[in-house]
Amino acid sequence: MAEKLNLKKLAFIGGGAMGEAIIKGITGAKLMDPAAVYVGAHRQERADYLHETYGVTGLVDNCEAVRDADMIVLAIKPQMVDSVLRGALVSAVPGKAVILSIMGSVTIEKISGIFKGHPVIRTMPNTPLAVGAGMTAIAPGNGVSEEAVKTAEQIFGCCGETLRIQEKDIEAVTAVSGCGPGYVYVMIDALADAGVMAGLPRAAAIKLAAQTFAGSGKMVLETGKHPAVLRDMVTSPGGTTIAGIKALENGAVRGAMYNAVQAVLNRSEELKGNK
Ligand SMILES: NC(=O)C1=CN([C@@H]2O[C@H](COP(=O)(O)OP(=O)(O)OC[C@H]3O[C@@H](n4cnc5c(N)ncnc54)[C@H](O)[C@@H]3O)[C@@H](O)[C@H]2O)C=CC1
Ligand SMILES: O=C(O)[C@@H]1CCC=N1
Repeated sequence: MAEKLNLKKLAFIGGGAMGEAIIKGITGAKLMDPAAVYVGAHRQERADYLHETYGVTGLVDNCEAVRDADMIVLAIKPQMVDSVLRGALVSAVPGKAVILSIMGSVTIEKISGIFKGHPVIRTMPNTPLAVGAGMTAIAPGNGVSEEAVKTAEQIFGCCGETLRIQEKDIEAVTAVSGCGPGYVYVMIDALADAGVMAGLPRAAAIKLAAQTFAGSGKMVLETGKHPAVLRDMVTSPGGTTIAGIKALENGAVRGAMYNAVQAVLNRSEELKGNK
């Protein structure tokens, strides 16, 4: 059984898609008593849903959610920061509480300017967390204890893999693994569409495409081989795969990937107000 979190109370501000995925992981792995997980979920029906589904304490009042908490997960949208994280809510946060942000494009400097004197850990998870296959990068700010970082690793480690990084790399991480599931779903959908064009039933085409992505990712992770080596193993000289790869290269699939990552980096700067 997973080691319990060394927290008396864990609070969330925001219980949307990502907040829920993390809550599902924590409660599923029994990392702490669900009743000691408090979620400020903004809307009563959402608070009730989270309580009924996971046993957590769902609230509309963020101040009540954070009171006496040892760690506070910021899981609202970046655009909500200035309107939500202020006034009475900031005052209700206990002096020693660790702030754990999953928000894209919101810097540790910005968060530290709101929650003055608090240790801040910035992270970038991704949606496959919801099925225990997430990838979360963890960037601790200055003065964060090793114990707090380990707690963050436990929280995200119960629903996927974790990687410690420096904050300077987090926008690149966002562009690769944070947004990456979006790119992969587009590619699965496209491959499935192409399968339908070739005569396969839709459901079969989606299963074939999705399992191919999942299995190929697993091969990279488990063999430790460079993706190009694994690609060569599928590609017989003069065979069928190389004909397909040539068509993909003609479609500039690699260039599209560079462009996608650059577009996310640009958008992150815009959201940070730097452009
Ligand atoms: N969706 C993704 O793939 C990823 C998202 N993130 C980050 O996670 C954060 C949350 O994203 P999602 O969960 O996808 O968004 P979401 O829209 O599903 O969740 C945001 C939640 O905040 C709630 N909310 C609105 N006003 C509030 C208030 N005053 N107090 C408390 N809660 C309030 C909304 O009702 C909603 O449930 C964002 O900052 C995003 O950048 C990070 C990694 C991946
Ligand atoms: O699209 C977004 O803003 C978030 C950040 C990483 C993935 N989704």
